[in-house]
Formats: sequence, structure tokens, C-alpha cells
Amino acid sequence: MRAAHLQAVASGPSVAPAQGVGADAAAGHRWFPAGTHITVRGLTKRFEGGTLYENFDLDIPKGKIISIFGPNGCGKSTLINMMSGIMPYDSGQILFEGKEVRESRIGYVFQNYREAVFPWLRARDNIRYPLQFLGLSRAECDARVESLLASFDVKLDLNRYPYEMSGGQQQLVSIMRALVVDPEVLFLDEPFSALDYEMTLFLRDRLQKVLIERQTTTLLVSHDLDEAVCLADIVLLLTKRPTHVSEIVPFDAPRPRTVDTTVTPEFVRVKSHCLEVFQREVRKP
Ligand SMILES: Nc1ncnc2c1ncn2[C@@H]1O[C@H](COP(=O)(O)OP(=O)(O)OP(=O)(O)O)[C@@H](O)[C@H]1O
Repeated sequence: MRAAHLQAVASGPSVAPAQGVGADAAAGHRWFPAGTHITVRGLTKRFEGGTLYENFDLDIPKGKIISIFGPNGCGKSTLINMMSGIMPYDSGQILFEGKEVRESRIGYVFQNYREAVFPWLRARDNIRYPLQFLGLSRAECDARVESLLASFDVKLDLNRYPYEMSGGQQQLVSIMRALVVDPEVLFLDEPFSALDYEMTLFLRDRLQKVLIERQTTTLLVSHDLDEAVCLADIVLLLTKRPTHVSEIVPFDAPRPRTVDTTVTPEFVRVKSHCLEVFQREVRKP
């Protein structure tokens, strides 16, 4: 089956095989299409209840925000869990610019921040926790945390423990912990769904700003179509299981995107199209 080339659809040019080789090939890494960050080939995942993915192919472009949207239980979380190395798969290959996931720097934000943040650590220590694996000095770690805090432009008492923080502040800590390693790829599994609307808008705004500044390749799983479209460069629409790509829909409105974006004709057009594709899919027997 032909791979779904998100970049080719989003920005026009077709994939140019030769340019993916070069330095990475010399370093022993495998070939990947030019401009592509994550290459999924022949991915198969089965659970006891049946097949979720069968020979699934996908190319994720570098430096873009990709929203993943699809019917209930089609495997959105499973897809990012397999990509990020959290969950094994039966067969196939997932490469990051030709490298294995363990050779890449990734960040992951879970929906349930209460289970994700370490309750025994202050905000500062939660955020800098992954830095211990990078062998940085204490001063360098502190500088990274401060710089991240400045990028988010938010007031947060870093000496607080999670139980002393609101849900939104805990999720902010969890997001900052994922970003402090300067990940090449950030995975977000419904990061705002447990937060109130005000906090959701605030975090969407700040996170978007940081991601754009850093050009981090981002995969966002969202159940909220407004959110999925509003934040995305590309919306990846999935089918019912066995899951494959239903459609790839680019959205290139100017950034930063705000609630005002959601009333523009282009947003309404793209969202309506995504909804139509989604409804067609869920109505299938
Ligand atoms: N650990 C597991 N063991 C058995 N089946 C699983 C497991 N994890 C996921 N599944 C199956 O895979 C399907 C897809 O799960 P997943 O959470 O990835 O879907 P999703 O699209 O993110 O779902 P939702 O829209 O409900 O959030 C589920 O319906 C479930 O049947």
C-alpha cells in the first residue's frame, strides 16, 4: 500500500527520495524521504480482540503540528504510543529521520496529569527530572528550566508540590517536563481534555507559541475537532479499525491561532470537511 505522504499533500512537492540519504546514511541510518521526520512502514498491531493496524504506512513531515482525529477506539493513542516506543507492535518499522526511537529525543504529555507528574517532587524537580539523563550540570539544568518558563511567559511557583497546584498548573509542569529536553518530536495525548476552558485556551496559546519557536514536530491526539483543526498544520483523519488513513487535510491559516481563528471562513471550511469525512467513516457498517 502506498504511504500517506503528509508533506506531499500539505505543501505540494512530491517526495524526493535521493535527498533523504547523505549525512544520515553515512552515520549508518536508513533512508527516509526528504522533509519527512517519522516514517512508518508496514505497521501491524493486533490485540486479542482483533487487528487494529495492518500494514499501515505513513510519513510525518518535520517541524509541523499534526492532529490525529478519528472514530472512537480507532487507535489514535495506540499509534502515538507505538511511535514513541511506549507500546510494542507486531511488525513493521517506525523510524525518525532514519533512526530508531531510542536514538531520538522525544517528549510525551499524557491526558491524565495526576498520574504523570511525580507527587513527591516540587514543580522544578518534576520539570528537570529528564535532564538527569542528559548529563548536564545543575546550573545548566536550572538555566533550561528558567528559559522554558520564560518562553511560556507564565507565573508558576516552582517550589510547589503537585498537590499545591491547580490541574492546569500540573499539566503545565507536565508539558514543560516534556519540552525541557528540547525534544525532536513531541507527542500529546489529549493534553487539555481534563482542564477547564479558560486553562485550555491559555495552555493551547502558550504551547503553540513555544512549538512554533522551536519548530518541534508534534503529534496531537484530540477528541475535539475545533482544537484538532485550530492547532494543526495538517489533520490526519483515520478510519475505523482495521485503521488506515482516511484523509490528510492541510490547514495553513496564519499563526498564532486563537479563538478568533475558529470563526474564519477557512477554518469553518476545513472543519466542515473533516466532519464530513469523519461522519462518513463512523456511518460505515
Ligand atoms: N492494552 C490493550 N489491550 C487490549 N486492547 C487494547 C489495548 N490498548 C488498546 N486496545 C484496543 O485498541 C483500540 C484502540 O485503542 P486506542 O486507545 O488507541 O484508541 P483511540 O482511538 O485513542 O480511542 P478513544 O477515541 O476512545 O480515545 C481499543 O478500542 C482497544 O480495543
